[in-house]
Amino acid sequence: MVGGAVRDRLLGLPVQDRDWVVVGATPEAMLAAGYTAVGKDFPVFLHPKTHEEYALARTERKTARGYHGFEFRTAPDVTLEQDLQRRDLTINAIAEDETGRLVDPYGGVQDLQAKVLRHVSDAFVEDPVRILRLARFAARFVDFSVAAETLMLMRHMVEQGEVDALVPERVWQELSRGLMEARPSRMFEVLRSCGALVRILPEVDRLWGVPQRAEYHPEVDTGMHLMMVLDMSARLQANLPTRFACLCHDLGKGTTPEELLPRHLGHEARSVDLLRELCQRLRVPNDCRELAEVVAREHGNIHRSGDMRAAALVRLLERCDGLRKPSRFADALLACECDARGRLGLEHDAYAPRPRLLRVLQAVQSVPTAELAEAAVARGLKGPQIAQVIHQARVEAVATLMGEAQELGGGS
Ligand SMILES: Nc1ncnc2c1ncn2[C@@H]1O[C@H](COP(=O)(O)OP(=O)(O)OP(=O)(O)O)[C@@H](O)[C@H]1O
Repeated sequence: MVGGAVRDRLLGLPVQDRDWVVVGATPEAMLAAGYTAVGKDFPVFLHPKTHEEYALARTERKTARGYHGFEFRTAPDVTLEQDLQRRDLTINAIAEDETGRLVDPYGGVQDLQAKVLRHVSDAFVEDPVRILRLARFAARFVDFSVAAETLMLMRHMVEQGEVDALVPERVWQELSRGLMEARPSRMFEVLRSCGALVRILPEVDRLWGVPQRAEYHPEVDTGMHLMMVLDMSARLQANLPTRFACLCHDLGKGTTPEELLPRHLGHEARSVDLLRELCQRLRVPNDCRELAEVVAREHGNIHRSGDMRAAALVRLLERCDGLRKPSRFADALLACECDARGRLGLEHDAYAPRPRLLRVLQAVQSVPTAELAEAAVARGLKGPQIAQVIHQARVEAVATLMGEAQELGGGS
């Protein structure tokens, strides 16, 4: 048994997937023993009963940058030590045999005890995605530090342009997994400290050093605010689209013209443009992109919605497409809560717009649109007029909820 399962068991954590490495076998022998091959060229086989993954011990040889073209040399004479040497981190390069004896030639147990993320060998440079993996593990094992020599090696790899060669799918896979860890900010700290962030996400890297208005943002620096927002999203157990929306909500602050600082007039629209580019570049899934667009565009309005009258609230809901996508709207509100509470000293403040706008949504949902439309058709009204009747009924429902009915003429 090898990798995450051994590591997690030693850490006293629940073991998710067990991976096995097989020494001294050939693909033919595995097939003959009833295992099924996974993929075409990949030396991994599924156990006939448990369906766990058994990988033939392998060494890798790099043929192209960015991992599109590794050769796996698997031969019966490839040893367990050779296989472990090409794993990413020492804590992921511990194996355990059938009797429970640990095989740990690279000091993984010691690094687990010392809480250090350290590369196994010089082979680390063969696959630049290992930099992102390390950053992701830093976000999970929050009290682990990065070994100085590993950080140096990662800096060297970045300077050599290794990270630029990564294919977008692999970058997104690691980033998205890192966003879902306990403290996503640590992934970004590690990526910044080795210089990888500016290569992968220049629009995020740019936010450090950008001032904000101190009366709203005691943490002042935009990058620091962003990190607090992301960690708040983890604390509130937000899903991936919500965490991604948090990551992108203020991108436009990185391109605010100097003369406007520390205010960021118009940053919402600039954020939307930047995040679209980012999503295209990294092939970000649509659900993440769509929510991020709503949050980037509307977060200021949602924060200020406490001052809005019924008609403005309904328009806000319509712009967010909240009726057609109520759960996405709820996610947008959660992202806004993370934004509001991702500020120094305000972490424990209640965020009133979220429950209020959820009630607004409910009130609007309760409007019987089909019946209204039918009645309007019977009165001979046409398309835009029918839409106006429905809109008005929604405004009235919200006005009643907000106690504005009187001002609107008794809610009639
Ligand atoms: N790109 C890589 N370079 C080197 N070793 C890798 C790489 N990807 C995976 N590994 C090795 O394979 C093992 C299993 O990989 P996997 O992606 O399942 O992560 P894991 O360590 O099990 O953590 P997780 O809990 O996130 O699944 C790792 O522990 C590591 O030993």
